[in-house]
Amino acid sequence: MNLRQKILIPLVGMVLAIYFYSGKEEFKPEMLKEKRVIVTGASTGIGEQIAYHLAQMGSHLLITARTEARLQQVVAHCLELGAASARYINGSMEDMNFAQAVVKKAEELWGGLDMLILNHIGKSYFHYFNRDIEHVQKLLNINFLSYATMSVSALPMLKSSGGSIVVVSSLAGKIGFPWTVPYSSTKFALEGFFNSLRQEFVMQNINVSITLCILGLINTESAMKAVSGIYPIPPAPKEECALEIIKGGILRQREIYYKYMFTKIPTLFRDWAPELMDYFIRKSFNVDNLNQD
Ligand SMILES: NC(=O)C1=CN([C@@H]2O[C@H](COP(=O)(O)OP(=O)(O)OC[C@H]3O[C@@H](n4cnc5c(N)ncnc54)[C@H](OP(=O)(O)O)[C@@H]3O)[C@@H](O)[C@H]2O)C=CC1
Ligand SMILES: C[C@]12CC(=O)[C@H]3[C@@H](CCC4=CC(=O)CC[C@@]43C)[C@@H]1CC[C@@H]2C(=O)CO
Repeated sequence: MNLRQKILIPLVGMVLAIYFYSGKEEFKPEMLKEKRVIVTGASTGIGEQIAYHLAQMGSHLLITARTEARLQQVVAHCLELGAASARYINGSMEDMNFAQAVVKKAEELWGGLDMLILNHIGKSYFHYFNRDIEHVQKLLNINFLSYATMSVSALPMLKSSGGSIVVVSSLAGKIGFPWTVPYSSTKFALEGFFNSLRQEFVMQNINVSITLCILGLINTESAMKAVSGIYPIPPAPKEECALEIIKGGILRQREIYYKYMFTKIPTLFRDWAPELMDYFIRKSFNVDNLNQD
């Protein structure tokens, strides 16, 4: 290595380090105090844990899902944990009128909104694609179109608060995973819609952040039930996952990867060696244990 390289390389490294790590705000739970937050898909799983973390941080919460009894229990626990307020509205995100009604409810309750956390997903299957296009259409409505609908409805309030849109996605929205054709389609759709929308926000000086959350396998009941015996990779904890999603949103990060090693690294491999990445993903599936019915 000649003298010029000996000087240049550390210099470039230092500049990059300063660029990427300067101005990185440290997360503090008080950042969420009194913040007005909608959390969808909050009757169970990651959404439920997001609601509990926000409650402990003193946010105002509006949570939604279909199952009213579960929402009532989650709201009660949020209030015990210290939420500034906690309310629910139940209904299906297959209905875009309901999706808009959730945002309207937040406007009625608070007169504004600081964070929209889009987390819900419709029921699907973890199996070979069964060629049911109607199911793909239904899942696109629940997992994608309702996210777009809520974001459009919430934008006036988010613009006036300088707020945030948090979109919960999956590694299956970056890389092709078998047995998730309908679900993966909806996650890739989120990537396209919100990455393009973020570009337009920047061009139009709209101060609303968009955070895409790229998740690996998480130990929620529904996921564990689906992968049991056929996908033996250890899952990450839903509680920590939920906290990372909140941190990413309030710090206005472009993307969060959780767990980083199992999501960001595969995404890099996707671009450098796609066939190799596909091979490793296929190898992690126990095809023999898949029930063939
Ligand atoms: N768990 C994992 O391994 C991974 C999860 N993710 C993502 O994390 C997010 C949460 O996943 P997870 O917590 O496992 O999901 P869960 O299945 O545990 O929870 C899904 C939530 O969505 C609600 N929901 C289901 N159908 C509808 C509907 N038609 N309308 C409105 N709400 C509905 C459910 O409540 P109800 O039935 O009462 O309506 C529930 O609150 C999803 O976006 C998922 O893609 C990403 C990668 C991995
Ligand atoms: C589809 C679902 C959630 C996922 O995104 C995972 C999938 C099992 C295989 C996976 C491994 C990963 O490292 C990335 C995530 C994922 C594609 C899960 C099976 C059921 C889960 C579900 O429906 C949502 O809870």
